[in-house]
Amino acid sequence: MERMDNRAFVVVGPSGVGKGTVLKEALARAPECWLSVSATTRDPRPGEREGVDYFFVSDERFDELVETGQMLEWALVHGVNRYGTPRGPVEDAAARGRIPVLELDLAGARQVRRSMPEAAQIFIAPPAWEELERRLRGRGTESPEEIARRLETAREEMAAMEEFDVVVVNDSVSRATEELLRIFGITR
Ligand SMILES: Nc1nc2c(ncn2[C@@H]2O[C@H](COP(=O)(O)OP(=O)(O)O)[C@@H](O)[C@H]2O)c(=O)[nH]1
Ligand SMILES: Nc1ncnc2c1ncn2[C@@H]1O[C@H](COP(=O)(O)OP(=O)(O)O)[C@@H](O)[C@H]1O
Repeated sequence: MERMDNRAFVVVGPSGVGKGTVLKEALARAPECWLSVSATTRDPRPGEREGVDYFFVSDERFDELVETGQMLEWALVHGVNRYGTPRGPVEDAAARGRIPVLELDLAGARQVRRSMPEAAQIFIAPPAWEELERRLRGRGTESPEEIARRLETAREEMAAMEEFDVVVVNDSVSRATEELLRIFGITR
C-alpha cells in the first residue's frame, strides 16, 4: 500500500479486531500522528485511564458537549453508549502540524466522510470471522450479552468494508502495524 498523503486518518473496524493494539504500536513509531481521545458515556474497563483511553463523561455532560457544538462527530455505538470526537483538540493538533488519527465507528466515519472528505478512511479487518470472535471473547472484558451485541454490530461493519479507501487485515500485529505505518507515510 502506497503512502496516502491526507491531512487526517479515520480508522474503523469491528470490536475485537485489534484496532487499539495495532494503533498503539503504530502511533508509538509515528510522532507526526496524533491520536484523538474520544469522549464516551460507557464505564471505564479495568486499566483504562481518564483522558488517555477516553474522557469518561456522564450523559448530561455528553449532551452539553453536543449542544454547544464541541463534537466533531458522535454516534450511539452498539445501541447503548455514545462516543464522540472533541473538536477543539483535533483542530489544535492540526494547527501544530500533527496528523489527526480518529478511531471511530461506522456512523462516525460516515459523518467525517462528509465533514472532512480529505481524510483517508482505513478499515481494519480480521483474517477470518472466527478469529474475530476468538479475540473478542479472549479479551474477556465484556459479558456474553455485550459480546453478542458487538458481533451484531461487526456484521454491519464488515458489510460496509467497500466504503473504505483501504483495508488492512490484522493477521499479525507486527505486519498490520508495518502496513499502517506505510499508509501513514512512515517507513523506517
Ligand atoms: N463515532 C465514534 N465512535 C467511536 C469514538 N471513539 C470510539 N468509537 C468506536 O466505538 C466502538 C466501541 O469502542 P470501545 O467501547 O472502546 O469498544 P471495543 O471496540 O470493543 O474496544 C468502536 O467501534 C470505536 O471505534 C468516537 O469518538 N466516535
Ligand atoms: N494480530 C492479532 N493476533 C492475535 N490477537 C490479537 C491481534 N491483534 C489484537 N489481538 C488481541 O485481540 C483482542 C482485541 O484487541 P483490541 O486491540 O482490544 O481490539 P479493538 O480495539 O479493535 O476492540 C486483544 O486481546 C488483543 O490482544
